[in-house]
Amino acid sequence: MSNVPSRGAPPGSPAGPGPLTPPADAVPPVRHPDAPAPGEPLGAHYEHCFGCGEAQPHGLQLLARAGEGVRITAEFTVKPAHQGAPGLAHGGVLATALDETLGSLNWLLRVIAVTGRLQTEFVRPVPVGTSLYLEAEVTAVHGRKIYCTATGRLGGPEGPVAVRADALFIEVKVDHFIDNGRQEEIRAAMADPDQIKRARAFEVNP
Ligand SMILES: CCCCCCCC/C=C\CCCCCCCC(=O)SCCNC(=O)CCNC(=O)[C@H](O)C(C)(C)COP(=O)(O)OP(=O)(O)OC[C@H]1O[C@@H](n2cnc3c(N)ncnc32)[C@H](O)[C@@H]1OP(=O)(O)O
Repeated sequence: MSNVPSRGAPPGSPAGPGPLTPPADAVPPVRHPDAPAPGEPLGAHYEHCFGCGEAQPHGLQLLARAGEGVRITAEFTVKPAHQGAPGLAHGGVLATALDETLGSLNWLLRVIAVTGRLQTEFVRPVPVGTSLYLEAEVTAVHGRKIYCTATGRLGGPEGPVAVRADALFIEVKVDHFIDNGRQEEIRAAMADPDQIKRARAFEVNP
């Protein structure tokens, strides 16, 4: 059918613990010494990012802040452009908010990583106008695999949990983007000194 390799049993399957459970020899994550201080906003990693870019009018424009340890907090306000059912956020948009928040954790490790797996749980509907408050943390690292988890609450840190996710990110080199991205955007990113500066912050060679 396809040549995509199988990555083992699905999460929670009777065949085993599943790919979102760190292996026994996984290690705790280490916050990079130059990671932004707790409370500091991270800023967008790319201005056209649908999750965090300020140049995406219909995007989430999610704002993430460094937390203590290898933790992140983030906020985004659900806009009318994010509806699935009338007056309610689309589940895919909420998955994007979780994915973006989890992806931001890699700033604290100072690695570039992409989502390999994202398991979402939708606990409560999220109305348009809600400010969704997200918290995420890296739980373990195994080679290039980064295990992490997130929750999203309605209205603020004390609000009821509306969404949750467990995820596996895979560390990649900057070549991942150069080799796979459309040339038009890659060329523009490479010509943008701010983008290069952000890429350097990850200690990569643009
Ligand atoms: C000039 C330009 C400047 C650019 C600067 C850029 C800076 C930007 C900064 C930050 C950007 C971050 C953007 C965040 C956006 C939010 C997050 C997203 O939405 S990301 C988009 C969605 N995700 C993808 O598009 C991935 C698509 N998938 C892939 O490309 C590959 O499958 C990839 C890279 C994930 C893995 O491929 P392999 O060939 O590199 O890795 P293998 O060697 O197969 O795996 C390594 C280990 O990981 C496990 N693994 C890999 N994928 C897995 C999976 N899906 N499930 C379970 N395990 C997996 C494998 O079993 C292996 O484990 P064992 O080391 O043997 O223990």
